Amino acid sequence: MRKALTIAGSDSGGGAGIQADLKTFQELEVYGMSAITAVTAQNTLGVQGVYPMSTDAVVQQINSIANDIGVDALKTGMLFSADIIDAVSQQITEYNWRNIVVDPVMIAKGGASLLQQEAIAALKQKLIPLSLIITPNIPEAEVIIGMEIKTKEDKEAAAKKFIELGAKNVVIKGGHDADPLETMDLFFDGCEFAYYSSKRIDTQNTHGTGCTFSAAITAEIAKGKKVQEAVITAKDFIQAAIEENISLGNGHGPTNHWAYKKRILQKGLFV
Ligand SMILES: Nc1ncnc2c1ncn2[C@@H]1O[C@H](COP(=O)(O)OP(=O)(O)O)[C@@H](O)[C@H]1O
Ligand SMILES: Cc1ncc(COP(=O)(O)OP(=O)(O)O)c(N)n1
Repeated sequence: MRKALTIAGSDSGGGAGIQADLKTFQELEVYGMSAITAVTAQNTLGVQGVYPMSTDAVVQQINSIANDIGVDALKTGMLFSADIIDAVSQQITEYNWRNIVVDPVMIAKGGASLLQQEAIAALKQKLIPLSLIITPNIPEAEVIIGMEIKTKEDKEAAAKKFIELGAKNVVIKGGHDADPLETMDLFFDGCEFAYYSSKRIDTQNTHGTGCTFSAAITAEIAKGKKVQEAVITAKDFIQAAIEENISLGNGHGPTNHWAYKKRILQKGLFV
């Protein structure tokens, strides 16, 4: 069984964070493990509280996994502080892990900060250079690269800057694109650009889309897929999950992690 680790925050509402990651790992048939960086009190309306773990607690969780079970691929989500980013980057280097998916989570949908301002430098200097792929949304890419992203050309220029920062591949996600009809994710491997577009689903139930997308990439990489193929599967996974979104609570409901596998099983194609 292939094994995937998420180093991320807990979302009590179950739509984003480690809960979304572990559900995605399960649906894609990899064994899921977690190192929790922070506990959030959260629901479909927003984040009501953020309770960071100590850096020691994060380090120990990762050591426990590394020293016994092992990791085929890992993703990072909400890392909250520069200290946690420094420690996690050091462990990735010590354990010589290569299949690293960095989802540079900064702000939750309701506006709550999930990454301290002073941690952005550590993200750029320590973690991004270790990433096999980084998956920013447009606002995250704008903050990290320091430029406005409005056009296709802007997206391509920003993607090049991520490669200059040391990422081996990048996807700039299109959920925040202005286009009301489609979402366009840009993939760049340092050589060629590829666009993966899909019909934009008109729903407010998009809580956890970024987490789910990066977790699906991680699962596919853990199973041995090439990065670009993993991105293509992740795009199909998130599209199905948004199309069959779940109306829960009174705000932004979650996506449906069962949808992709259900469709594949219906076609008799799951591998
Ligand atoms: N309304 C939507 N319809 C279809 N796909 C979407 C929609 N919103 C986001 N996506 C897709 O979900 C994935 C996550 O994107 P995004 O929402 O930009 O990330 P984040 O949750 O980090 O802000 C991307 O593949 C994006 O294209
Ligand atoms: C604990 C936790 N981690 C990450 C996020 C952000 O998730 P994301 O997939 O970007 O979805 P939205 O917050 O935009 O719905 C989170 N909210 N909580």
